[in-house]
Amino acid sequence: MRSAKDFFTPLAVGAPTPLREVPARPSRMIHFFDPSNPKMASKVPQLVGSVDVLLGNLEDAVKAENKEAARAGLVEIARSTDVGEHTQLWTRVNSLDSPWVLDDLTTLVTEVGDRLDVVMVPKVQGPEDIHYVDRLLAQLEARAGLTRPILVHAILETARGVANVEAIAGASPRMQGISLGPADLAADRRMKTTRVGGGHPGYLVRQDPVAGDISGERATYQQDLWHYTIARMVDACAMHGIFPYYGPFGDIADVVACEDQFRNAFLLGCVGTWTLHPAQITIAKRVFSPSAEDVAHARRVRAAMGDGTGAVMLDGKMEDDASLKQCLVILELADRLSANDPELAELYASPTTAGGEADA
Ligand SMILES: CC(C)(COP(=O)(O)OP(=O)(O)OC[C@H]1O[C@@H](n2cnc3c(N)ncnc32)[C@H](O)[C@@H]1OP(=O)(O)O)[C@@H](O)C(=O)NCCC(=O)NCCSC(=O)C[C@H](O)C(=O)O
Ligand SMILES: [Mg+2]
Repeated sequence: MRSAKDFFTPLAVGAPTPLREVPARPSRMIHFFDPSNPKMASKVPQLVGSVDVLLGNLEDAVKAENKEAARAGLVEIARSTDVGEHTQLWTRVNSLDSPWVLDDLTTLVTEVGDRLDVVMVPKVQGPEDIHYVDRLLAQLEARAGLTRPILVHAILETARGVANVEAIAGASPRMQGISLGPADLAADRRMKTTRVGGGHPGYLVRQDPVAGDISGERATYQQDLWHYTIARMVDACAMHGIFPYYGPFGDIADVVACEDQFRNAFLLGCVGTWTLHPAQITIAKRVFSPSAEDVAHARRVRAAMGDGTGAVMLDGKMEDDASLKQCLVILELADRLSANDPELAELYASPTTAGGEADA
């Protein structure tokens, strides 16, 4: 373990100084594309500005014979696309035990490191994986003469990774966040599912027998397979001041269940999700931006709470310091999102939303 005093010292001579705070830039949707797929790659310029994060995926879902084309394609896209102020460019590199990752990191940092915000690392097992990437990135940044550190995002997709999630979250000042990787995690845990994220109709609880009749009609309630892991991930991220994300929802056609899964993650504390298809972008934007009603309510609570101490009644409910703090989370997010998005700024400033403060 590094001494606390050394934690913010660059890991290579000439590498940029590590950040003390992870920038809280909007990242409601991390939009995946395969840079070796010409049709998908051609969509990148039109996605700029409509997604918070564009992620050039080099790992799973890119065929083995296309790995080098994907890497080269991402270099080309990074060089030729101005992603502007409001969209970030990330990549997901191949796993640390693969034959491709060393070239992924070396090529990308050397060629387009100044354009990359975050490197997503799959199948992270423990803090030792982050330490390896941390040192290598520092060496490559120094060689490339970068002045801004590239941040690291881990995917939680092994049982060992979940067991080590707190140590992973705190492994380096480069840690930006963690996503759930439900498909690989399910396989690693030997779960008996065959899907990419989402629920399963067999994972349920059943109502008790009515009047002892076990053959009678009984309601069943589907449960969330991912609740435990997302909750652990959210706590680990909050503890270390980094950001948690839901991951992929593979049933592209089922936009309703996708929205439910995203919303569960949002309510539990996640700041965003992956989008695998253009159809999921508007869902992520809707879910991970607070509603006008929530913003209006949060403003009313803030106004009613005055100096923030004591307790008040609002609409028949008790509000105090703790509910005010939750409302401030919503308001801070609304302010951050509206700074980039005039439509949201207008929505949150509309008479019903803004007028809430006066009603308190
Ligand atoms: C899922 C897909 C394979 C579907 O592709 P396709 O069959 O081409 O869909 P459509 O015909 O509906 O597409 C309509 C048009 O949109 C373009 N398109 C599709 N996807 C994207 C995209 N992600 N970005 C930009 N543009 C996209 C198509 O080219 C069509 O264009 P046109 O014909 O000109 O109208 C495909 O969406 C896809 O491959 N998505 C990405 C999948 C991916 O990245 N998977 C990896 C992440 S999930 C994972 O790794 C699991 C995780 O790690 C875990 O363990 O849980
Ligand atoms: Mg995976």
